[in-house]
Amino acid sequence: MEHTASAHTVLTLENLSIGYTSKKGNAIIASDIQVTLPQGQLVGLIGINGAGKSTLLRTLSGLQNPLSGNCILKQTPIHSIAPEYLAKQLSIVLTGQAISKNLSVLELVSLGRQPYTNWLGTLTETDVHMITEVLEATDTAHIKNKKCYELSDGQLQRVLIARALAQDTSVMILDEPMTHLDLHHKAAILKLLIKIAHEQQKLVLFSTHDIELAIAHCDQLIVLQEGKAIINTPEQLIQDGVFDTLFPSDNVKFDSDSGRFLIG
Ligand SMILES: Nc1ncnc2c1ncn2[C@@H]1O[C@H](COP(=O)(O)OP(=O)(O)OP(=O)(O)O)[C@@H](O)[C@H]1O
Repeated sequence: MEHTASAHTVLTLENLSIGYTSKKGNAIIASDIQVTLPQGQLVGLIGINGAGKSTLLRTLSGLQNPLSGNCILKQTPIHSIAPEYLAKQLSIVLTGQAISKNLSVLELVSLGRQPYTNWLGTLTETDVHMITEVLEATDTAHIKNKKCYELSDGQLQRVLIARALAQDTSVMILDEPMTHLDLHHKAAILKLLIKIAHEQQKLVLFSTHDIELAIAHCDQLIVLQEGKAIINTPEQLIQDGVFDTLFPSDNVKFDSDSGRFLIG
């Protein structure tokens, strides 16, 4: 697999180390991360609990500083991009994201257009059209007048995805976007993310514990394991035996023929 940047590269992680700094020193969660991600792909991020998925997504969203190395968006290190410009390039759906739940769904999703509106937040026809589209795409149009505090976890999750879609960025980053969703909405959101990546040529990067779904539907997977990141197509990762060692084998075994994990 080629990891050098090409004309289609939108995100590059260069010698990246991620983790936390405290008075006791650096706690490195993963290091030597070398990844180039092209536009037009759905990329899944997988790894066991505590592997560092959220830490990586927060770092490459610019919300947390790398311990060393760089996250480069197009040509520019993310940590040096002004927030108002970054908001037009990269949207984020994080778990436990702070939002004002007193807003209605429509108001919250409209905020996704903020990077494009004037300082009064006046919506143009294009903005309104876009908001209508993303409400429909995420199956949230029928709850648009509800307050966010009235929503179920799954509804709120879809509303947050709608807001990120309304931002219309070339990179979309989502931390476990399907966690609270029932099977119907899980499939619908996955299909939507595939469509956004492939038809609109965006890079959609999401973390998930639904590894089987990720294997079946992602163009590439980043696997975080024992402080290192491996990136490749699902087929190649299966061939390389990466999933065989993802979980301790006494509980879970990977069946490479079916692409499924068996409990036993
Ligand atoms: N604010 C923090 N300060 C110090 N260490 C942290 C902090 N947040 C997370 N960690 C540690 O970083 C490691 C990676 O956590 P992270 O949340 O990134 O993992 P994850 O792969 O997203 O896990 P999960 O699948 O459980 O959501 C864990 O060991 C965690 O304890």
